[in-house]
Amino acid sequence: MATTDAMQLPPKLKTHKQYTLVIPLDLQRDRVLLGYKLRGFGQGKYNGFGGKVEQGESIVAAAIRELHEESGLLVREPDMIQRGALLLETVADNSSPILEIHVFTVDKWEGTENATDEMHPTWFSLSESLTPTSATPAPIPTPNVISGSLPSSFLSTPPGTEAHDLPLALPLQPIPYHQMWEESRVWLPRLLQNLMPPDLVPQEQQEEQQQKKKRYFIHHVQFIGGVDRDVSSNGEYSVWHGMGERRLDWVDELPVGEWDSRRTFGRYP
Ligand SMILES: Nc1ncnc2c1[nH]c(=O)n2[C@H]1C[C@H](O)[C@@H](COP(=O)(O)OP(=O)(O)OP(=O)(O)O)O1
Repeated sequence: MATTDAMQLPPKLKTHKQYTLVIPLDLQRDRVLLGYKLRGFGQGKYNGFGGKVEQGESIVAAAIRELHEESGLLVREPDMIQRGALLLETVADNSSPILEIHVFTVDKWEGTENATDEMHPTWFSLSESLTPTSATPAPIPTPNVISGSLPSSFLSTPPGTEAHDLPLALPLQPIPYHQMWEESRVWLPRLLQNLMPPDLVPQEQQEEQQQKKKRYFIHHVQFIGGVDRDVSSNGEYSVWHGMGERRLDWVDELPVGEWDSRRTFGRYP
């Protein structure tokens, strides 16, 4: 559906539930940090770090808190850079709220990434992740990582070599988009492309990159339920799965905290 068609949509009378999602970027070392969810909602997926905005909490404060709880990284508020928002709507029922997920990147923090019993932080190559591929699956962290030892899937250790003898500068894998929430493979590569110098962006994406000089993205997805049509296997059923209509737009102003049941999607700035 073209963006102009999206603007004709009728008002949505659904409530919004606010979430945050933070993606740490280490531009100097060309890497991006994601967490592998070891338990709870989203278990078995890689994602940025985030969660629900609690009552009375600002979106940015929630983003800082969740990032710290899940990764150990501590970021000061001025160093949080909002990049956009996801609006995830299930059309499987009329009562579920729209998930309004505020996406930030950070490139300055204190502390180092730590595994918790909920999330296992893992670095991926930034420049190798500008297009979603269904490349080799990323290793699945197991709880033994939490106690400090690397699982064998992380390193192939030459015979006679202990894991701790190996240099740490192993080539990083591309982001495993097919081990993330379905909508990530739409917005995340586009966001990363937007942050890269143009000469590093693949030729076929350069024209699109030129068009989106605007500051924020808004990605609206209507989930139809069932298995994502882009995934041929390993799909799992949830009302939040199965991407239907989706739109991604770049805007100069993000109506942070202003969306509620009275706003229409047709009023995207
Ligand atoms: N498609 C989809 N559905 C649900 N959540 C997400 C997506 N895509 C996403 O990127 N996300 C994000 C949004 C949040 O960052 C997390 C979900 O947060 P959740 O674990 O429910 O919130 P917490 O506050 O951490 O919950 P508790 O575990 O503490 O109850 O995924």
